[in-house]
Amino acid sequence: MTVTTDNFSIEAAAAALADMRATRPLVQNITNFVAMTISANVLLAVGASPAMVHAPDESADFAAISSSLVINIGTLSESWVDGMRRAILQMNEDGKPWVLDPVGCGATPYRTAVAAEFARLSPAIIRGNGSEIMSLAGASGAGGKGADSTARSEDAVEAAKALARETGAVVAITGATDFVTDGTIVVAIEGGDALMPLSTALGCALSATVAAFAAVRAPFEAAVSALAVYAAAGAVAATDLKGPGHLPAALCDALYAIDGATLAANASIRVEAA
Ligand SMILES: Nc1ncnc2c1ncn2[C@@H]1O[C@H](COP(=O)(O)OP(=O)(O)OP(=O)(O)O)[C@@H](O)[C@H]1O
Ligand SMILES: Cc1ncsc1CCO
Ligand SMILES: [Mg+2]
Repeated sequence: MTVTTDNFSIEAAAAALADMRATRPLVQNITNFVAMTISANVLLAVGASPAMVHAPDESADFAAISSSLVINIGTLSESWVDGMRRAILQMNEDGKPWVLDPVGCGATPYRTAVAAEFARLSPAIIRGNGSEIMSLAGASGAGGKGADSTARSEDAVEAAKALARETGAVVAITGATDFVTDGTIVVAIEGGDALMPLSTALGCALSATVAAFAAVRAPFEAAVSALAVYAAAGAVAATDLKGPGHLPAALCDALYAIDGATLAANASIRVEAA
């Protein structure tokens, strides 16, 4: 795909959503224990078909039948990393897209080393919070508070551009404003709600959603479309909630119901730099 600013609009995101739902892609998730159920529910609600398959003995075979893959290092251990590696290599051999969510990158040397190894294995898209992206880009001393970001997404844009250039991946940073870059163009997405970081693993479920869109669009447009859909659904879901407790369920309801008009009314996309 030739990247032009026409690819980044609410209309383009709505069309990507329709194509994704029509395809109902099989998305393989190798994700953390915290995120599994909400990720599967989010994928089902938005219109994809999730499967959580991580064992080293079957992860590559499952990758061979999946449309896309998300690798999330949230609760990693040696055998999980082995399963991840095998699935990644299969996707790369088959030329299919996979998304890296470098949860907690910077928190421990092991986590940072695994994230750095996977970032070098040609992910189509890397999606993380500000602290994770800064750490993965090699900013010294960067790293959040475990899985939570201590940085604003704005402050990670330059790191994201450098990471995109170094890895060839499209890099998405989430926060109050989301940003997506290929190292040259930067697209900002507004929407969501301040309650979202108070409900665990919504970022992880977003990375899974990005993988679903990557099954039907090139990486940059897939990331922007998925983030816009999620931003709009998050804003809708948070309306009338008393706190974060019911947010995951409300988010699934909003993702299930979202259409072009709701998307346009609750999220915006702007091209910041080209
Ligand atoms: N202050 C905020 N206002 C609006 N939306 C927000 C805010 N903070 C986060 N979000 C949204 O929440 C979603 C998850 O992003 P976040 O940056 O919290 O992920 P994360 O830190 O990786 O989460 P987790 O690791 O718990 O899965 C994104 O859609 C993002 O736009
Ligand atoms: C809380 C938490 N700890 C490890 S993974 C995870 C889910 C959010 O990333
Ligand atoms: Mg996260």
